[in-house]
Amino acid sequence: MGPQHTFSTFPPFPDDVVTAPLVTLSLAKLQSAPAVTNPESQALFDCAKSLGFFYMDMRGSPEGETLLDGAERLHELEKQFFALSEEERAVCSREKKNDGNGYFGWKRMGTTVMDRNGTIDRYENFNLRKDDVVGNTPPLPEPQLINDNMPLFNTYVRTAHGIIIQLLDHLNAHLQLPPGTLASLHRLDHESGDHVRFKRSPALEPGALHSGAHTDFGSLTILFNWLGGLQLQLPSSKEWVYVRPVPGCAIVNLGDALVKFTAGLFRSNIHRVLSPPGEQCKLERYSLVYFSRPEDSVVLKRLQGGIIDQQPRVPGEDEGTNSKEWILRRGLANKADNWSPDKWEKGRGTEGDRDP
Ligand SMILES: O=C(O)CCC(=O)C(=O)O
Ligand SMILES: [Fe+2]
Repeated sequence: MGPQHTFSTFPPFPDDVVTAPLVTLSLAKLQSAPAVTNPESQALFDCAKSLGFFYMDMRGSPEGETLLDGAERLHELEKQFFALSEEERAVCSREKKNDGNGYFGWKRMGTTVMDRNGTIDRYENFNLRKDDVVGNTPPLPEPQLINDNMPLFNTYVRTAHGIIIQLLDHLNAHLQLPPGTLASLHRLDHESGDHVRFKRSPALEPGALHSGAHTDFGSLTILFNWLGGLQLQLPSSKEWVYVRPVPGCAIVNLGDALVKFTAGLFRSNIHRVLSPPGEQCKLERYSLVYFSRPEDSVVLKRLQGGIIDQQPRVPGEDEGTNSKEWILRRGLANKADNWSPDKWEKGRGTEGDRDP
């Protein structure tokens, strides 16, 4: 069976909805030649500066095939995870971790707000931190199902992280930064907010908002989803368009940290999730995400050197927030308890006046 064979088991993504014009980059091609002589690498750099979202075809690359295989297995596992009893999921509930101030573990549906009006979310998720998986930190309590599958998580985390470092190295070269600058801020064996996310929404009415408009906080995100519903907002027209899931490909996007490191040269685009379009609407929707973030102590500000030095100054760019503080600020500001519009504004990312 080919990569992501389970696609064929779902009703097709409809042909009559407007979709995002995402470029497809091939991981195998990126791996085939150094950045400067590699057209695929130039295309990656162009995507980073323009839309900040692209498809990454994983087929034909050993690491890519490993990731696809892991994604299918984790897709099955996430269904099992969300089918666990409330009591079993509660072992890792976010309220129990760090006195409720943690960002890892299980988040129940309806516990965060999605917009400045205080609209309640319609998804649950489970965040498993990279540091627990690779052994940098004493693991947080997890249900047996999760612990039993640590070898699978381990392969997935190491593979996703490895691919991300390769992408960062390409971007590093085009930014003309000293070799290894971006990679040195994302070391596997140093604590960071990197995590694997399981995400589930029940079948809801057509057009229902599942998760609100946001940018990702970190560096690069590798997303797999099997049903449509993800939308991004086109920078020029502000139109919301669907991202069609494509077998064999991940959806990769840039987060706020790369915007800050490059003083706004790169883009972290706003996206949201609605009910899947067409017939797919009748199904529960799952997604699987790997979020990479700079190491916890890294200050999110412009890097010195290369072509970043030519970037104009952006208001507020020198606030000196480190990666861990940034994640907690953004990740916890939308909790539904004690929520206020003021807290919401403080939790905003690089959206600024792009926010709808
Ligand atoms: O569910 C999806 O397809 C997108 C999820 C997402 O954007 C996120 O978790 O940050
Ligand atoms: Fe996202």
